[in-house]
Amino acid sequence: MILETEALAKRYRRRWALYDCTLAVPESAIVGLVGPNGAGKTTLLQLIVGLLGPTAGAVRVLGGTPDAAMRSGRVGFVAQDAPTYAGLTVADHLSMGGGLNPHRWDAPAAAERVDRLGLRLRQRAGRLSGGQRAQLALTLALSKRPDLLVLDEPVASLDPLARRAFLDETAAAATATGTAVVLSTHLVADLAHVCTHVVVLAGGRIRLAAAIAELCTNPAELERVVLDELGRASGEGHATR
Ligand SMILES: Nc1ncnc2c1ncn2[C@@H]1O[C@H](COP(=O)(O)OP(=O)(O)OP(=O)(O)O)[C@@H](O)[C@H]1O
Repeated sequence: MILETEALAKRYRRRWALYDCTLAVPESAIVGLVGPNGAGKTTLLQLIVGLLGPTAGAVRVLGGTPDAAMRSGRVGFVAQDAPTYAGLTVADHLSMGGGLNPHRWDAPAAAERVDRLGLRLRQRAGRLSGGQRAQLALTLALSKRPDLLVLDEPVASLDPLARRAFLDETAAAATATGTAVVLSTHLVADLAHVCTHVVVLAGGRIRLAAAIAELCTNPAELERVVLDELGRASGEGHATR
């Protein structure tokens, strides 16, 4: 397994943001994480990449701790706000990506991607639009050729065509290199388009975790299953803790 969590839990002061989360993500899987605002999606993703430590339970990434996996350079992560360095140019970001990941960095792919997206190499990141900054951060994560790609709402700021194109690229990376992907999204249509697995999280608990092929046969059915589950969770007022 590329990623495993077991009874993973996180508490902020007295409030549990994530509870009893057990998941297994195999090679090439594209896992879509959906849930209402405050469901615990970012918390789970940050536990996976070691930005947070668990209150209880365990997480194993590429057979080791999240810290070790991150240090190995085999994990690509793009946080919700797609952080970039405002004062550095697009070219600076690419050379930094190459410098930090000398053994895995795919320089031609990175250059081709920024060119295709129309990002100018001499443009400072601080002058890019929100969607362009997200594309730059996604380029850095993809060009590391990671074994695991963790994306917190990666397509939220992209226009519809760019969103579809990015999801297709992600799926191609999963197929070509076995990269496993865990991405959070509010767009159920994106799940149907690209994901192999769905995880519905509400009130810090997993409400549903399944291979999409075993759950339904078409996008409309998937949307109904996910929305029904979210509706049930909302009706229960998340009063499960
Ligand atoms: N640093 C923190 N300190 C205290 N509580 C926090 C902290 N970060 C998150 N929380 C709380 O934990 C819960 C889960 O938050 P999280 O950001 O993981 O949700 P989310 O599913 O990513 O939400 P969204 O879809 O709005 O981004 C929320 O109730 C939130 O208020």
